Amino acid sequence: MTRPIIVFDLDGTLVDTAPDLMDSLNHCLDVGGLPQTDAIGFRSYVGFGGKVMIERAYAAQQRALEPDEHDRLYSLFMDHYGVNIPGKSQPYPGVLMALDRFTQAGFLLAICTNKTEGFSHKLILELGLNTYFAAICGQDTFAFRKPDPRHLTETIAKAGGDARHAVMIGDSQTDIDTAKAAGIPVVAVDFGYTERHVREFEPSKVISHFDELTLDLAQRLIAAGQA
Ligand SMILES: O=C(O)COP(=O)(O)O
Ligand SMILES: [Mg+2]
Repeated sequence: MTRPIIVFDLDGTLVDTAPDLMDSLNHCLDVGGLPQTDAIGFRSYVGFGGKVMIERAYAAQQRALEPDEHDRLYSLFMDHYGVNIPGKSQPYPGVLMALDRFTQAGFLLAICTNKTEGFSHKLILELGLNTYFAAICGQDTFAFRKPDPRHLTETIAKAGGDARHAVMIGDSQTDIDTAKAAGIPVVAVDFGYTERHVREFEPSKVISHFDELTLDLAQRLIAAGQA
């Protein structure tokens, strides 16, 4: 029998990493002599990995980056963020129970994130969540990344799942666009990192707590996707 699969985004969905990502981004702004960002700015920079985040944070302060400077700042960011993992980052309320619920029901679980694969593994390991996931695929796992739907479909394949029996859970337009392009139902959490409310991107369902991610909801979305 095909095991259904739930694929989670990481930053802003499974784990609240904003305090640590912001610390590292602010370190990079500091180095360039720029003022620190706040939580609102951060939400408009995150979603496509650290390199894009730095570029956007600099651009927001009218500073274009030469490739060399951009590379140097990115490497500073990676060093600063990497040594600190897991830092202050915590799974969102209800995550552990949801992972247990779906594991016990026979679902496969996986992560599809635009964080690097190495940092994602480290974070999940440090938080004690590594045993739950059949695959953790980052921005550098394949030759493509979200919103390219192949990042999601290849994550599912790597986990041993089937895209026709899958649901994506995410916090951003990137996640919703990716899942839609792959023809996979998508549940959006409304507590993550997005400039505009996730409902505007028309996911299959919006939830405000992981307790709302029930077996019944996942099964219904998968069944509707197959209709
Ligand atoms: O780190 C980012 O920019 C985005 O990461 P995510 O895909 O896990 O949300
Ligand atoms: Mg996210």
